[in-house]
Amino acid sequence: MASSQLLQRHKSLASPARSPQAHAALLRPVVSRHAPFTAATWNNAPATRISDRLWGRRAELSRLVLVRAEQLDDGRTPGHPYPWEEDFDLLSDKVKEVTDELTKDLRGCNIWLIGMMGSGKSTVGKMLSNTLKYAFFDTDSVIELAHDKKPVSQIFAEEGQEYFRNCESQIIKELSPYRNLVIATGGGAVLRPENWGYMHLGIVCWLNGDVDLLARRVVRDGLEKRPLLAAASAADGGGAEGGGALGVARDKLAALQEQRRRYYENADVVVTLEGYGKDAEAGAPTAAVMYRLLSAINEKVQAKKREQAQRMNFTIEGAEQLKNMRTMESPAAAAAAAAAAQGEGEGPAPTA
Ligand SMILES: Nc1ncnc2c1ncn2[C@@H]1O[C@H](COP(=O)(O)OP(=O)(O)O)[C@@H](O)[C@H]1O
Ligand SMILES: O=C(O)C1=C[C@@H](OP(=O)(O)O)[C@@H](O)[C@H](O)C1
Repeated sequence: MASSQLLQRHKSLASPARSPQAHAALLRPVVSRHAPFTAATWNNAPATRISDRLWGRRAELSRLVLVRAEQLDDGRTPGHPYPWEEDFDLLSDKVKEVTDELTKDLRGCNIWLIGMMGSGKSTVGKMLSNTLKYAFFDTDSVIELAHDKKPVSQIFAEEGQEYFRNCESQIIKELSPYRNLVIATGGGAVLRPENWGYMHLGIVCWLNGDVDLLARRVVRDGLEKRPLLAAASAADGGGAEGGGALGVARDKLAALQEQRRRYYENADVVVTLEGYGKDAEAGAPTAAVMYRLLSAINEKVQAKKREQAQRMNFTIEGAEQLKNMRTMESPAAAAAAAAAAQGEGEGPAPTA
């Protein structure tokens, strides 16, 4: 039923002048406390006489219909570039479809996630690894585990950034020969060229987000977890000057992103974190980001497959003659064999 018809029905229901009988005729479906009220409930339910008790609940029922009508009318964002992201069932179907195609051709190739702090590398990486049935590694967590679970911020404070970057490079190097891995790197892993040599053995994916979005996320997480931001915040007196913690985080992230953009741009795949409609502020939901990632990786893999097929599609000049070729002994070998045979027939050589 079209939303406008639903809305029309709602308006009729809400009319106080109607008798219980007339009202019952209008209210076709049984509205159950247990079953969720959906358009299918409305369309498929058998005609049922509404009891007087339900008549007393008409205001509540009318509200239910109105809520549904509003969802249909306003729930979808006009001009949404990825409209399936607003329909969970459709999104799940699309995830399954692309995963099936991708897993056939990915052949265990590692997926490296790069991007600024707060871009969701760890969060989306875990989901991606579950979907692809890959193992998941987060380089920050591996470093922490290797240091008796000392947080990254403490390692930065006690050992310095250079030491941390050495640990990061070591882990990237050690993980790269394995297969079937999703690896979330730290935001600064892109800075060292040697890391790229290892990451490019797999597919490198950049989660590209706007600094305002990233700042909101890292502030919500607590700046103390990210030493580069905590240092900027401390230098600013904890965000006392200017726009508070959010302003400090935003400025620092903007400066870092500016420096790092040329490195991030080396990624094989770029996925935007932009959200639309109700997600404009929070960014695309994790399931949507994961689908964007899967489909971008799949596009890359399928393009590579086509390129390889194209390269195999060559003809060998004179290939027809190959079919009629046969092997022949060389004349010299034939003569040697004949001489040997003759020698054998003459019996043993006389002894002196
Ligand atoms: N798509 C998303 N929508 C909303 N919040 C997200 C999304 N992705 C990540 N987050 C949240 O943002 C914060 C940073 O995510 P995280 O995965 O730790 O980023 P990174 O590993 O890139 O630093 C976390 O609090 C996480 O829950
Ligand atoms: O951008 C960076 O230089 C850093 C990002 C952090 O990882 P996340 O990107 O997972 O926050 C962590 O590696 C360290 O604090 C340094």
